[in-house]
Amino acid sequence: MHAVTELHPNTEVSNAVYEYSINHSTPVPKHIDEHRQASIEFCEKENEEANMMINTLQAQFLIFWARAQGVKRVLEIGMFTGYSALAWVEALRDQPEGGLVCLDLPGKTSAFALQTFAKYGVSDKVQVIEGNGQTTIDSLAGQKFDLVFIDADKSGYITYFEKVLSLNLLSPSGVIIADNALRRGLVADDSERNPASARYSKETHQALDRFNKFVRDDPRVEHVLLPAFDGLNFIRVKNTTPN
Ligand SMILES: C[S@@+](CC[C@H](N)C(=O)[O-])C[C@H]1O[C@@H](n2cnc3c(N)ncnc32)[C@H](O)[C@@H]1O
Repeated sequence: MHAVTELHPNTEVSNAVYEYSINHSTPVPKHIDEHRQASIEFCEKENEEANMMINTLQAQFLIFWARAQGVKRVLEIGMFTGYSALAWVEALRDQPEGGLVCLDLPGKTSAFALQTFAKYGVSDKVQVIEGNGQTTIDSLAGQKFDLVFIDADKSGYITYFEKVLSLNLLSPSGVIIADNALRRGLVADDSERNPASARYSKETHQALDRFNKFVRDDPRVEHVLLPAFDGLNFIRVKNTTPN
């Protein structure tokens, strides 16, 4: 067992740390905050779950990280209302050839995201492919992405991972980031000790656990599963070129 110090002793301190971190990091542009609020109102009206969106600090982190990596092309699997998509567009702002492809199911949330991209004048930066991502991803064969963000149906993560590799969608420095890989800690501890075990269905975290193990056992890749946000599994194809 690897012992870790308890960094934040309770939820109040955790929340204070989260707010402090947001306020001491490069802020997201105003329109992204505005869209977060609009998404929350949309979700209330349409009975959707606003907590599907990545949080503000995660948006700040992903923008920073994508820029530091010089990411030009992003594939997002799971767009929802377009909140994280706007973050990717922001990350690509200084990349004239940059672009974002989003896969999601057709419906009200996708329509809302498309309206949002038009409202903020970024429609030319985002290609939305509607349909089941597990099959629409095939249409991307021949394209390369520096970053693939997997944030759609959790039972599909293995398929998305397999397809990204088999279709050869990653650029040489390309990275997959799989979101929610720790699912409220349930993949590590789904006993009664974890209050989330009473709120969430077992199927989802069991699917994510299968995904994490599948990646761990795949000799083609190296990866790190970070206990940040709801768990980010960073994955890259191993460099097989001899030194
Ligand atoms: C967690 S939300 C994405 C949140 C978004 N990345 C954000 O942070 O703003 C998951 C999305 O995956 C989509 N999704 C679920 N199953 C899918 C499938 N089979 N193909 C494509 N998209 C799917 C849902 O419609 C939903 O919009």
